[in-house]
Amino acid sequence: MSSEINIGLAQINVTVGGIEQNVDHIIDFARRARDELACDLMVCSELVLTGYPPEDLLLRSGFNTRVQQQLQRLCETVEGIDLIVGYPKKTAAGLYNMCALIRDGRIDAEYAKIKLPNYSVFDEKRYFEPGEIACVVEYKGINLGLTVCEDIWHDGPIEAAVAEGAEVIININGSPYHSNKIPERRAVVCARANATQTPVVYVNQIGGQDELVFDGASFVTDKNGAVIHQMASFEEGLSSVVVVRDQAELTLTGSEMEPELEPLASIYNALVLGVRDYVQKNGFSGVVIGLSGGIDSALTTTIAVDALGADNVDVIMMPFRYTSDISKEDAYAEAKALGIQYHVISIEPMYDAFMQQLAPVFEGTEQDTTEENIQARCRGLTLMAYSNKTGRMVLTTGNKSEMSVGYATLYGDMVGGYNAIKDVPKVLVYELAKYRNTVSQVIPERVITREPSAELRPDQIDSDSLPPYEILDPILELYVEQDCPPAEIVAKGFAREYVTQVIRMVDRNEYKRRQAAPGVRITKRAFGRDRRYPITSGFRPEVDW
Ligand SMILES: Nc1ncnc2c1ncn2[C@@H]1O[C@H](COP(=O)(O)OP(=O)(O)OC[C@H]2O[C@@H]([n+]3cccc(C(=O)O)c3)[C@H](O)[C@@H]2O)[C@@H](O)[C@H]1O
Ligand SMILES: Nc1ncnc2c1ncn2[C@@H]1O[C@H](COP(=O)(O)OP(=O)(O)OP(=O)(O)O)[C@@H](O)[C@H]1O
Ligand SMILES: NC(=O)CC[C@H](N)C(=O)O
Repeated sequence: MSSEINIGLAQINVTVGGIEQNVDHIIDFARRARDELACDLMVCSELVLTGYPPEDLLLRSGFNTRVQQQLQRLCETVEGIDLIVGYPKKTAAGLYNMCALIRDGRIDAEYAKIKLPNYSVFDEKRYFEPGEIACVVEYKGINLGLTVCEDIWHDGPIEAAVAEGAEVIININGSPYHSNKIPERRAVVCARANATQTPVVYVNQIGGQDELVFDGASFVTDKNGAVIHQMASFEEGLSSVVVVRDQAELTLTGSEMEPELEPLASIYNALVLGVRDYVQKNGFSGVVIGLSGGIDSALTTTIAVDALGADNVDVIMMPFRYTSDISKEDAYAEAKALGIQYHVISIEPMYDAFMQQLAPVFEGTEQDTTEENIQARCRGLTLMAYSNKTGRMVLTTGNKSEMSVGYATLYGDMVGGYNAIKDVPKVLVYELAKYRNTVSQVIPERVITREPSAELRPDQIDSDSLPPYEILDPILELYVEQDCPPAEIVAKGFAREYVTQVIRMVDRNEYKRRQAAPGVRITKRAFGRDRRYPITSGFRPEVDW
């Protein structure tokens, strides 16, 4: 006697908190899985009803009531196909992160996530109680072990399900992207499959949620850990895998094998998805960007156009007396190549008006960064005025190197609702710009080859104030992303004066980062929820050497 299940993998872009619309979306996918792919069962991602991570929405009692109502609606509405879904469930003992089988219109089996991640961007112990027992359910003659995301990253939960008789592990995920995450994740899941000699159906969320991007990339392994089915990254998808058991032998037949994206394409796509979902899920008609002729605003603009379409991106060049002709030419050339609305608004009269009004209080003082910051603030005010009038949100353009050392003006070029490149170090900004030009040539070559400059005073270049980016970026990676002690950074061959300068700047500028716009996370350690340092701090790491 043979048993067979046609399992659908639903890689759905849900909206955190949009429970009703998420359920509508699941219903829509379920109908397609039933009618187009003839699936018996469709597997969705972790907390698919609420979106991941719902954060403190979970603490509102009305939220959990709504989840239960919508779960009921989902059970009653879907016909002719069964589902595996994730949702939070409040009980007398606390809140649990659940994975359930909905069979024949009712909840047939429920599992509570055992391993709750509480590191990096994860904070699940703030909300959830850990589950304690495995859940294995027989489905059409084959035993399925239900598990949730972090469960598979540790010894214990998968082995427990297998010990209870699971023949296939179902693992539902809210696993966010960072560069190199896909191979890391695959290595963990494939090793677990191989160690337990049990195939894994891994389904991940897709879409942007504030700073996080979920890449999807759902897949299925056989019992040896070989990937036999691979879905695309950064897009919604529905596909199916057939599991057959003939006596003791289990065979899995996949239907899709998407190739892995190369690293720069993967990062670029993550940035595009992060911007698109932030802008669209927050209800903006589009964005506006200050386009300077420099590399940061150039890359931000291509990301915005790829995310939202040319009609939904406006740019403003705001020249001043220090703006070079090549900046004006290159900003115009890029806008033309992308086919976007291009405005020119001079900040000269605004700057003069400020200086005139400030003259009495500034009398007897020297020119310094005050005057530079007034230029950046005239631009910031102009962008915000345009945003208020048109409903287009400002995309701010500070890269990770600048955000690290505070090389940006508060309430000036730091204005904006979201930042596409906040977690992208400057050297990577250049690589991504070159990568984007291989897709189609839109960023003028000179923008990539010229020396970076803030153009806030005559002949200014970034390296007047900062170490060269080729030196700055690796020091920042060691200090910011790896918490490497200063002496170890020096031991790796970096000049002591650079290391001291960079560390002081990073530590001194926590206050700026705390006021900065959120942006897409693409590294293992981004600013924001991932790196929480006090603003007021007496600790000086560099005094240890
Ligand atoms: N701990 C703290 N908590 C709260 N506030 C604090 C603070 N420390 C200073 N402040 C405040 O912050 C002010 C200083 O910050 P801010 O006004 O931003 O100015 P500041 O950091 O002094 O200057 C901005 C720097 O960024 C450079 N820049 C500007 C624009 C664009 C670019 C670029 O290439 O992209 C570079 C510019 O050349 C200059 O070196 C102080 O006057 C003080 O009011
Ligand atoms: N002349 C300008 N016109 C329009 N926007 C500008 C102008 N100058 C600066 N900005 C805005 O302020 C941001 C900070 O720019 P700035 O030129 O000071 O530094 P940057 O880090 O070299 O950025 P970019 O590489 O984009 O020029 C720019 O990315 C842009 O959004
Ligand atoms: N939601 C989760 O449990 C995610 C944690 C997991 N280690 C991941 O990033 O894939």
